[in-house]
Amino acid sequence: MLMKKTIVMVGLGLIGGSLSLALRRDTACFVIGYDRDANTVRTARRLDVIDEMAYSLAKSVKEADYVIFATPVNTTKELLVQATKWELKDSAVLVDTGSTKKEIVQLANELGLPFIGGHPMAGSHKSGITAARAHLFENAYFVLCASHHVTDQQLNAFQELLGPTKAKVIEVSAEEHDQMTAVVSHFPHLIAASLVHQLEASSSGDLTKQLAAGGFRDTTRIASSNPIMWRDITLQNKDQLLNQLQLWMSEMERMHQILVESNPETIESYFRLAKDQRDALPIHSQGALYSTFDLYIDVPDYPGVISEVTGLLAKHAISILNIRIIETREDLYGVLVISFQSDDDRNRAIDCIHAETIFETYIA
Ligand SMILES: NC(=O)c1ccc[n+]([C@@H]2O[C@H](COP(=O)([O-])OP(=O)(O)OC[C@H]3O[C@@H](n4cnc5c(N)ncnc54)[C@H](O)[C@@H]3O)[C@@H](O)[C@H]2O)c1
Ligand SMILES: O=C(O)C(=O)C[C@]1(C(=O)O)C=C[C@@H](O)C=C1
Repeated sequence: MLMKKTIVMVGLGLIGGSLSLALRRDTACFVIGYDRDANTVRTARRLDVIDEMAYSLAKSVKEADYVIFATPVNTTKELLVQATKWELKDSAVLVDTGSTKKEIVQLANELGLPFIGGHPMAGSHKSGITAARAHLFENAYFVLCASHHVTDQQLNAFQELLGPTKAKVIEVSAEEHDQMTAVVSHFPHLIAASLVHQLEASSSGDLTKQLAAGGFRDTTRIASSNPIMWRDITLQNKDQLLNQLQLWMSEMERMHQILVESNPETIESYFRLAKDQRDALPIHSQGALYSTFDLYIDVPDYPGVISEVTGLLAKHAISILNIRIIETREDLYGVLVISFQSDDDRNRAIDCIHAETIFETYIA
């Protein structure tokens, strides 16, 4: 019989909660949850995110096969120092989920800990246990960075453990990781936050903010993320961020020139090249290029039709991310677009809509 693996999850927010839910899809995992906020631990148990609550971290880790830190990255460094005093099993492995890797892996090396740096490239601007979802990591990259004190066998075993997350596991060095994430995740966050500050500085009244529609909202969504998490990321990846900022200032200088020259062809080609390059980026279901799973439903235009569809999905416990109508003309069919977080949810929605209504569905 397969031995159950005991996992102590430290930090039960968006990532710790989601990882616990995902790993517990595999019945061979038993998750003991710990958070510095006792209410969060109770909520995690009540929502069945964890199997058991940890009252004392130092005691719970004695039983652990894996201790996973899903805490802000500077807190993770403090916890690694504490971990040197823990009584761990000989075979126990420590892992983290932090957005930066270089300083954390370096510290684990210095402390001689059996550590694997981990970073699921999926997330959200939401934080906390109530935002946790089992399918958060599906199809997303899960980056691993080995430390000096783990064996290939331990690395492979952890990759296997991640199976139920349905993430794509890749291994890179901690330095490469921080360089790449600075470009596609950390620096964009600085830009999003700075655009929000620029709006504040440029708008004299509420009307400008009212006009902030799709474009502004899309480009600044991530500015709503947890400031403590981003404070720590910025501090740990400062050097790479300074490089990116330098490049950004040169790019803005180029943009300034283009505007001053006002040559329509140059302006068009600047945007065309950006469009072509953006359109050619690989699309993942999660991560830096977050895309949802949309389902189009032709519905007749009568009152209550939307609640009929959403009620049906609720009855089958299928969560929806977003809902919108893209076309409504009187006496004609409207098109209801419902976004789901996974392909699985969308397929279940198609099945129940077809079984219980006469509405046509299609995927664009
Ligand atoms: N949010 C994202 O999109 C995302 C994606 C990938 C990785 N990450 C990384 O994952 C980690 C967790 O991020 P999150 O989004 O889940 O944050 P979160 O704010 O949702 O959760 C963090 C949790 O850690 C707890 N915590 C803080 N200090 C603690 C301590 N000393 N001991 C125990 N618990 C403590 C908090 O109470 C909170 O419940 C961070 O390192 C972050 O960089 C975040
Ligand atoms: O989608 C979002 O809200 C995110 O910010 C997720 C995102 C990212 O930049 O892609 C943010 C930080 C994490 O380390 C990993 C993922």
